[in-house]
Amino acid sequence: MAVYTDVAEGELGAFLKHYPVGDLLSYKGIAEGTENSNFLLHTSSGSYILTLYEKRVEKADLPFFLGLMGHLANKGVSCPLPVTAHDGTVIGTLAGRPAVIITFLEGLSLRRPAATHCAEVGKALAELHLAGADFSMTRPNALAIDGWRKLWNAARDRADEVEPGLAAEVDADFADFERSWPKDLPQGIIHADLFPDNVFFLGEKLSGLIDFYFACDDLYAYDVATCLNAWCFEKDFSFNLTKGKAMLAGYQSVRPLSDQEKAALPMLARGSALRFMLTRLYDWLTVPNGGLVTKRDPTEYIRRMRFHRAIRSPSEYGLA
Ligand SMILES: Nc1ncnc2c1ncn2[C@@H]1O[C@H](COP(=O)(O)OP(=O)(O)O)[C@@H](O)[C@H]1O
Ligand SMILES: N[C@@H](CCOP(=O)(O)O)C(=O)O
Repeated sequence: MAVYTDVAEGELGAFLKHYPVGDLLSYKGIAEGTENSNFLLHTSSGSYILTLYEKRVEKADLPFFLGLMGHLANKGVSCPLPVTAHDGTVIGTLAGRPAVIITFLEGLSLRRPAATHCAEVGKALAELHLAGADFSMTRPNALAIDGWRKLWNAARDRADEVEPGLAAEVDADFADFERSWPKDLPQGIIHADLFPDNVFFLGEKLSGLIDFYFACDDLYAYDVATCLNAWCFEKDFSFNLTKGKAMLAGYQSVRPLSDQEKAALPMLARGSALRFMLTRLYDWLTVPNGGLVTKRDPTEYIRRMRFHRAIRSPSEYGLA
């Protein structure tokens, strides 16, 4: 569960008076999520999500994230819309944190996605890439190699507590990434965290995308690699080729990958696995146990890093 900051009913009621959302009927902390504190609000005009921004979100980046949601929604991507206050602002302050109200999206995230869902996600990811192409704001990826390095510097000394030998393994990976990370591939706005918990389905149909708080400018194929990691591995850490094929076919039905992007997939998937391993490892070692936060297991992504290191051809992901 991710509720880092508690909100008292009185202060929430007063906060909501600034927004055209009606009167507060009830609210509760949301169990899912990792990064921010989220609350489900029921008001006399409907349901909303209240987000209080926490550890990894810089307040200066909020106009980018919120502007992006508005831009994508205008282009037909189903995603939440920030609610504008009576004074024309979108970002308020509640319980000492930057706070925003966004519209509620109907749908359920999937615990066990099938290949058909992976195809839908691939297609939606490519649509997001095309829809973001004319967004006017930019944001460099704070979790690109330099950002990974900062996390690693903070966690390296205790890494072997989590997995013996991890420090040496990741040091060697960094040397590879710093030497050979692809640079000249198509890039633009990416979601950067399109995991199953951030995609809603109604029945078999994808109904919406949420959680744009890692979105940034980076390689489109890196976003594809992140989705392969997040959607196409089974609980036993085996890669499901049928899901990989479905995801890549779905993506390419909207935006075909170039030969250079295809060739870079193993390196990008390895880097993406390292990125998620590192945020998980950092949190594993620094966020206190208990309370209202469920920490994610870094070892799941160590397994993926090893899988990608052994890949010899991008066809092993299901590319024709
Ligand atoms: N717009 C929305 N509509 C419906 N539910 C939402 C919406 N935004 C967030 N949620 C719910 O809140 C949870 C946490 O949101 P998320 O943005 O993933 O948080 P975090 O950034 O902390 O990971 C989601 O898993 C979902 O259950
Ligand atoms: N997807 C990341 C954690 C970020 O959490 P989210 O709830 O914002 O998706 C991971 O799995 O490590």
